[in-house]
Amino acid sequence: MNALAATNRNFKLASRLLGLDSKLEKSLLIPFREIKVECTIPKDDGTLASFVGFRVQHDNARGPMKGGIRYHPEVEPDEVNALAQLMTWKTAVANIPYGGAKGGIGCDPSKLSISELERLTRVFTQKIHDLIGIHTDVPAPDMGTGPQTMAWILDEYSKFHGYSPAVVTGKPIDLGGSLGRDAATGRGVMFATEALLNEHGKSISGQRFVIQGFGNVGSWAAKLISEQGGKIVAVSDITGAIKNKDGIDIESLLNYTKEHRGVKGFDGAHPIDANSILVEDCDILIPAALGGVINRENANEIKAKFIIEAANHPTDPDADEILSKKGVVILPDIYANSGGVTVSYFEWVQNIQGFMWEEEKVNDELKTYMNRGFKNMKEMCKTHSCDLRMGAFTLGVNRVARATVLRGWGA
Ligand SMILES: NC(=O)C1=CN([C@@H]2O[C@H](COP(=O)(O)OP(=O)(O)OC[C@H]3O[C@@H](n4cnc5c(N)ncnc54)[C@H](OP(=O)(O)O)[C@@H]3O)[C@@H](O)[C@H]2O)C=CC1
Ligand SMILES: O=C(O)CCC(=O)C(=O)O
Repeated sequence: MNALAATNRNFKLASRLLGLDSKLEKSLLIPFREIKVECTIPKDDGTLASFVGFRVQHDNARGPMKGGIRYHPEVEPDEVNALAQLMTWKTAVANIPYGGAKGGIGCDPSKLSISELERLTRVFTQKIHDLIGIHTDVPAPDMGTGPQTMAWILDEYSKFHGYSPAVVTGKPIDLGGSLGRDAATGRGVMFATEALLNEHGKSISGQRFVIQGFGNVGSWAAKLISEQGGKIVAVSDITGAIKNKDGIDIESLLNYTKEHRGVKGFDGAHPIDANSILVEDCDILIPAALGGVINRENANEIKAKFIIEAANHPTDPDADEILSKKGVVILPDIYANSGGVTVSYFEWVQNIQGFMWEEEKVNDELKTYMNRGFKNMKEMCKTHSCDLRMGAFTLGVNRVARATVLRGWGA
């Protein structure tokens, strides 16, 4: 099932549990605006290269639309739509005053030079600058983008609208980025894992983790979980997968990946088949890369008892069903990875106030938001006798539905 069909299906299940009116359901499902733009740049060798960029603005009932921009060869309209919709429910689960959006460019950033990436980002920004803004739509990083990408968007946007640091989050600290944003999604994953394990009478210490993806989210989650005594027994990225059943030394691996392109070749672990990473023996599996990786092909082989969805929509509905029958507990993406957008919200607030918070305050506030989100999600599970995914979806959808009805349709 593709990402959009899977997301729509989860939304409709939640809508039925909430007893939403079918017309309201339809209005919540249709995106506010879908943008598709052509981005042509001169490459360093003088030839031209054309790319397609997308921004889907899903819903703004609760506030400005918010969500990352992804640079990846597999970026396509249905997936961007699904990711934008997930942002609407995610910001509502976190109870931050935003709606949802997502963007992306179909490109392989590893095959573009830094100056080509800059030109591509500036051309994309030129095409969408009238449709984003501090109180309309606030982009942030996602796969294949980072603080430098946000700095270029900010600079290009500011040429048209004046200097506006709050137009993007996940910026470099020197341009008004928030302390703690870089680590925030991984830190939120750690807090979410802690909350779930506590409920099961366990703690992170001594649990064996497998992590797919060692980029921003996966590497921070690995570092923070290992600092809490969790044992990271296997990790993977695009270069390959590695395993050490006694636990990988994450600080050494971080130093290694800074020098080399990825985890491949790290001598504190042995290489394993990258295709088997998700079915490796462990207590807790953290997918932190692409969507749809846990599906009907591999769900039966998964050994983990808990799955923490650091990536967006890593588990498709077929796998959800299989894993639920096996008794595997899944902490859903729209709660588990909400730490990133929560600290993006703190960054936006700091920019608007013109006041910078200490990192300790950012991390403490994040913990409060993650614990409150967990409690609210569990309350919905109890009210609707449902699993955690439906607990999160009913929580998010209900908040957006209430805001939509309160605002009315302006006929
Ligand atoms: N950044 C954020 O704040 C947030 C991100 N997310 C989600 O988390 C996930 C990861 O994002 P982020 O960490 O920012 O992205 P990054 O680009 O920083 O990292 C992605 C990681 O996934 C790896 N990867 C890519 N393809 C594969 C593959 N086929 N098998 C194994 N690993 C692979 C990459 O390897 P390599 O580097 O070698 O290419 C890299 O290690 C995405 O689903 C994103 O939507 C969710 C909430 C917030
Ligand atoms: O930080 C943000 O605004 C959005 C992060 C994001 O894209 C996500 O949560 O999937």
